[in-house]
Amino acid sequence: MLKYNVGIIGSGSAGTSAAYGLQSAGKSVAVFEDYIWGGTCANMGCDPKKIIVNSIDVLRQAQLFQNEVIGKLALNWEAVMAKKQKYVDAHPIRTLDGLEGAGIETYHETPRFIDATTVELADGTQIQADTWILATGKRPTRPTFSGAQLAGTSEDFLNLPQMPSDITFIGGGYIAVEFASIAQFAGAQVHLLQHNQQILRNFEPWLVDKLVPRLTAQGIDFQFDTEVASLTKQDNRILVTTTDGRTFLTDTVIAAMGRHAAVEGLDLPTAGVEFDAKGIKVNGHLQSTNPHIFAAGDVAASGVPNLTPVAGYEARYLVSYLNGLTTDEISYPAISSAVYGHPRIAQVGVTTSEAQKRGYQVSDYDLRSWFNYMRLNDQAAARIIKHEGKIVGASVISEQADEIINMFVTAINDGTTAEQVANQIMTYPTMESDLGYFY
Ligand SMILES: Cc1cc2nc3c(=O)[nH]c(=O)nc-3n(C[C@H](O)[C@H](O)[C@H](O)COP(=O)(O)OP(=O)(O)OC[C@H]3O[C@@H](n4cnc5c(N)ncnc54)[C@H](O)[C@@H]3O)c2cc1C
Ligand SMILES: NC(=O)c1ccc[n+]([C@@H]2O[C@H](COP(=O)([O-])OP(=O)(O)OC[C@H]3O[C@@H](n4cnc5c(N)ncnc54)[C@H](O)[C@@H]3O)[C@@H](O)[C@H]2O)c1
Repeated sequence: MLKYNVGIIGSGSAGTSAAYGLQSAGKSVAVFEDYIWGGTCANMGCDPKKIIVNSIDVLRQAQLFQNEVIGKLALNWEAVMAKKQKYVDAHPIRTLDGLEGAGIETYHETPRFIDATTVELADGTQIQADTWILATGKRPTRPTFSGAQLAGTSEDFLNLPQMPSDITFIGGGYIAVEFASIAQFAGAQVHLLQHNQQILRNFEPWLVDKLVPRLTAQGIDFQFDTEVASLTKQDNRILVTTTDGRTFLTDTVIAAMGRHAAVEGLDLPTAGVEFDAKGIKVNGHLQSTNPHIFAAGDVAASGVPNLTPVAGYEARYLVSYLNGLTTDEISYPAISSAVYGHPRIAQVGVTTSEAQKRGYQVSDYDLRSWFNYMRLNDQAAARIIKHEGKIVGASVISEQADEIINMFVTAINDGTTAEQVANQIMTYPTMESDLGYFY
C-alpha cells in the first residue's frame, strides 16, 4: 500500500496552497484531481471571467465618455475568447508542473474512501495517509424542471464560441448578474429570471437597489418572481415556459442557481465524514467528523463566503495547524467581495443592518462630485460604517468598486485611524488619496 503524510483531494486554490505549504514543511504529499488541474477560479471562474470583463470595460469606458471620445467601438468576442483561452490552456500545465516540480505526487482521478484513512483508486491501488484534506470545491446545481438539460452552466457560458442574439439566465446571484452584464455589452438581448424578489441576497440592499435600475437602463430584462416550469427545443431556439404560464423564445439558457458541495464518488460515509449540499461539516479547526480528515475552501461548510481568497486563507490556516504552528481555532478577517458588473458593487465588514443593531454610525457619500469620480464620469456612491473613530464596514457602487473596496479592507483589518491616514502621502489624484475624507 502507498503511504503519505497528507493526501489532498482537489487541486484548486485551497488544495494547491495546502499542498505547497505542507510539502515545504517536509511532509510527503499527494494531490488528487479528477477534472482540470488548477480548479475553478483559474479554469472556469474568476480569472477567465475577469479577462472577458476587462475587454467589456473598454466598451464601458467609451460609453461613459461618449461626448468626449467620438466613434463607436464593438467587441470582437472571438478575439476576447482566444485571449481567455490562451490563459486557460496554460494553467493546468502550470499547476501540474508546479506541483510535480516541488516533489508533490499527483493522481488524475477520484479516490474512494474504503476506511477512515485509506482510499482506493479505479485500478485497485490503495493509498493511506495520516491526514486527508478535502478541497473538492463546489459544482453548479442543475435545475430539475422538464428540459433542464437544455440549460448550460457558467462553464458553458465562459466557452461560448459566439455570443447569441438572445440569452436567458436563471438565477440572480453573482454569476447571473456578472454574466448578464457581459452578455449585454457583447450585444445580446439579456433576460434574468429570479424566482423571488431578491437578487444578490448577500449584498447590501442599498447597493442592489441602485444597481438593478442601472442594468435595466442598459437593456437587461429582469423578471422577478419568475420560476421556470420547462424548456423545450423549438427549431434552433429554446422555448421557456414559466410556472405562471408565460412563454418566450431565447437562443441560450444558462442556469446559475447556486453551487453544491462536490462530494460525489468519494464515499465519505464510509470514512465517517458528515456533509450536506452546503458542504462538509467542520469544527473550528476545519476538522470533519473524522479526526483524520479536514476540509478547506468551497467544500467546507465553514460559514464564510465561497471565494478564492477565502479558500487560500483556510488552506494557510490548515498548513499552520497541521505543522503544529498554532492550536487556535481559525478566525477570519473582514472578507470583501465584489460583483463584476458595469458598474461594479463591492462590500466589506459590518453591514447596515448590523450597524443599526449595534448603534454604529452610518454615513452615505454621493461621490459623483468628488474630483476622482467626476473626472471618470463615474456615478459612484459609498456607505461607510464607523465606530469609535475607525471604519468597520464599507459598501461601494462604482466602475472601480472592486479596487476601491480594498483600501477599506486594509483600513478595517488594520484598525487604521484618521490620524494614521493623514500621515500617509499618497499619489494624487487617485481614489486612495481620498481615504481620509471617509473618516
Ligand atoms: C463563474 C465563477 C466565477 C467566480 N468568480 C469569482 C471571483 O471573481 N472572485 C472570487 O473570489 N471567487 C470567485 N468564484 C469562486 C471561486 O472560484 C471559488 O471560491 C474557488 O475556486 C474555491 O476554491 P477551492 O479550491 O475551494 O475549489 P475549486 O477551485 O473548485 O477546486 C476544487 C477542485 O477539486 C476537484 N475535485 C472535485 N471533486 C473531486 C474528486 N472527487 N476527486 C478529485 N478531484 C475533485 C475539482 O475538479 C476542482 O479542480 C467564482 C466561481 C465561479 C463558478
Ligand atoms: N465575484 C465573485 O466573487 C463571484 C462570482 C461568481 C461566483 N462566485 C461564487 O460562486 C457562487 C455561486 O454563484 P451563483 O451565482 O451560482 O450562486 P448564488 O448563490 O450567488 O446565487 C444563486 C441565485 O439563484 C437563485 N435561485 C435559486 N434557485 C432558483 C430557482 N429555482 N429559480 C430561479 N432562481 C433561483 C437564488 O435566489 C440566487 O439569486 C457564489 O455564491 C460565490 O460564492 C463569486
